Amino acid sequence: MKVKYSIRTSEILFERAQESIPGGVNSPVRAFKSVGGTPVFFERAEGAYLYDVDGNRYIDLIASWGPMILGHSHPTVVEAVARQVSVATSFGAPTRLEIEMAELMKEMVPGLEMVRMVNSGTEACMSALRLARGYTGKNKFIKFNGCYHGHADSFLVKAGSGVATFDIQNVPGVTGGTAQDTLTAPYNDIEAVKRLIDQNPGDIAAIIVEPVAGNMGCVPPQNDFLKKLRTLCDLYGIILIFDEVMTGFRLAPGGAQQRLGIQADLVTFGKVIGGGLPVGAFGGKRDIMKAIAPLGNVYQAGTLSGNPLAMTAGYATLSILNQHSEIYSELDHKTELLEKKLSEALSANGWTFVANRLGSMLSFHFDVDQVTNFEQASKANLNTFKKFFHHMLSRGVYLPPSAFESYFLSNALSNADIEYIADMAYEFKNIG
Ligand SMILES: Cc1ncc(COP(=O)(O)O)c(C=O)c1O
Ligand SMILES: N[C@H](C=O)CCC(=O)O
Repeated sequence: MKVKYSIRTSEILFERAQESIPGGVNSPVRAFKSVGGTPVFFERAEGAYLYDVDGNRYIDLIASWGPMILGHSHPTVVEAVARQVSVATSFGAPTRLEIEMAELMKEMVPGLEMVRMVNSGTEACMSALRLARGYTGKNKFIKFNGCYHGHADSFLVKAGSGVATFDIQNVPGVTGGTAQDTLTAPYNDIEAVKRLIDQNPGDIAAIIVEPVAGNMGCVPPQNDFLKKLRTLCDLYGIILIFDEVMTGFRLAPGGAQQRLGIQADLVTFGKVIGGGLPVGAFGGKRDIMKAIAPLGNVYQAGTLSGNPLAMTAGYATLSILNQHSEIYSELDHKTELLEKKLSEALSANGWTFVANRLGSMLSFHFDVDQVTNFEQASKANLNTFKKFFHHMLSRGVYLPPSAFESYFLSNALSNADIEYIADMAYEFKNIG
């Protein structure tokens, strides 16, 4: 007899969590607030699967928002971390591991001449922006609507991810003084960028962009958008920052820069470089990076930066990716297959949608014709998204609990998993 899907223990834990943790979660999107229902509480993960506290198994299509590209509990990563735990967990002083990590990143990423390790993607982007401002002596920067660069004050203007999910127009606590230096343009709209540059002559330190946006669903760049940004930056002495927190080491060994053939001045990283532990990094041209303290006066620091455990997990993960670059074509192939199978299932049931994909980043927006920017993404049918999310969840498929997020595949996903996901999507009927 088929056992009914139950998340009773998650429900009990969620009640309890809300007493001590705001919203019961340590990062807002996890709370399922925009899709409704109770967030699932997990206790174990292996390969492509997550196991919740009620014993339900899910095929994971988030991979911890990107980091677990090799799948959960990869034996090489687990073994390396276990070994390091017994040696030392933190020194707050330099280690050989940090050099090895920096050298490996430089080997993999085109144009990366120097790199500084931090603890999260937020820190990486915040520090890269400060560096761009310190180096150029200018204050303003351009970001794109629906892009998310972490939760530092300057970036929370027209941001994607949770800010878009909860439709927060103005984040309380971000002062007008700070927000006025954040200029925004629609993604993929080079004319809007030119206008901002014209309106703020000599004032723009940086343009920061997700080279493939993943925080409004997945939105790839179009019409040479990145190449044109590069040209404008060169013309006006603006630092081009690629936020590769999602795309770094995911779209290619050298990230979006390598895959799309455009080089930024500064690049930020997170997610995959930590192999599941909290890590971020920023780096780029030596000349710019030399402005960072202690070489220069652009101050940036961290008690746990370059932490030995995090470096070990990251190094083990990057080494595997570096030595087995076939992983990237396998991942692409799996994601393409998933896109095809899900699209067939949804179309067969009369749903209309846009599937956007680049490499192993994928998303579906319902009831829109195209999604090339946030303005279009925000017109998608969120109600259908919610129903699809819960339909799949109750059948053991864990999708991002927000329409403004991307799916991330891990290479542990099998063809049988993809078939199962498609079968479950076929059961998602459009009954008007
Ligand atoms: C593109 C991008 N930049 C920056 C961040 C911030 O990273 P973190 O959550 O590690 O602070 C994220 C995700 O959260 C992201 O997707
Ligand atoms: N979009 C965010 C990162 O990729 C989602 C993760 C989070 O902020 O909790």
